[in-house]
Amino acid sequence: MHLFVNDLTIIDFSYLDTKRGIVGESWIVDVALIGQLNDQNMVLDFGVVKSQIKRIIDQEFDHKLHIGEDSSALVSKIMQQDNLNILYKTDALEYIFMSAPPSAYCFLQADKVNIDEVLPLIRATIMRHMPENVKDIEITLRPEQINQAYYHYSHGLKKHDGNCQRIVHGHRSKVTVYENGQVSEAWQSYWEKRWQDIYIGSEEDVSVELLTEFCHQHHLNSDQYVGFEYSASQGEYKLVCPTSLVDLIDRDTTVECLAEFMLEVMQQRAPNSQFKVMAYEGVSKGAIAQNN
Ligand SMILES: Nc1nc2c(c(=O)[nH]1)N=C([C@H](O)[C@H](O)COP(=O)(O)OP(=O)(O)OP(=O)(O)O)CN2
Repeated sequence: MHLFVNDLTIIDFSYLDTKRGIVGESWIVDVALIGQLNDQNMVLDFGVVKSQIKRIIDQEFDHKLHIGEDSSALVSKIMQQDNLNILYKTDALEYIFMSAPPSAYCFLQADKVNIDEVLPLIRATIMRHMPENVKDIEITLRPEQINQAYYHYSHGLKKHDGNCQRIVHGHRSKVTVYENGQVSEAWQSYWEKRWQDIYIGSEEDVSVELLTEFCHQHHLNSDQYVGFEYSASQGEYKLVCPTSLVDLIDRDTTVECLAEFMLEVMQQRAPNSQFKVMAYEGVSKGAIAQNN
């Protein structure tokens, strides 16, 4: 017997890629359990599927930075006090450094991060928690079908008391912009280009001290990098990455703030237009900002 639950959850995460740098991604998760009926004549109670399996996926894969551990791009991975520090080198010979509690990472025994590499790990992780009558589990990971502009962004919300505080987690998000009541393909593609594979950082988290120390240690030009640092309830977070991967904004990076930021940018450039922007955060949720 097969039992299925589609749209069980969404994995919102980021991964490191030698070509693209820091990539925010959102995958929708469908599951099918294969097994015999239990005493309740069920393969597994839908309530358990929705709570337990979703919890496992959230704990192990969601809101994390995924890294292919077998890649030679991963230069180092070192525990320092409570934090795990990683150093990654892109094909452009640029460095990405992150320091965060170990729970902010997911390491794959693979060269790169993609659906084919993540699937077996999710399957094996869930199977360890399944009752005996469940013999196998099929997982589907799929990006949302989007027929319009979208971008991949990563960020961290230091004021969030949950996992969104992790300094590098991200989303694949569509964006809809109306200018004077009409969908504006031009503005949508402006944001698609501006925020393709971007780290959106807040000015108040910029740390010159961290940048200076990091660049000194690795003999790098500090003009070409930016450092971010903050403390949150789960620990201390640091990130240094090339400025080419970053859009620095003068506010927090909640989706509400991003929608307001987008509105302000468009208003400055087209002061006589009326705008409405629907900024998504991953799949099926987001914020709307509009002027009068
Ligand atoms: N009003 C807002 N709430 C939250 C925001 C935000 O910008 N505005 N942002 C976040 C985080 O950035 C987070 O990445 C959103 O993740 P989400 O998947 O929605 O959170 P959960 O994992 O808790 O939800 P699931 O349904 O389990 O995926 C949080 N809140």
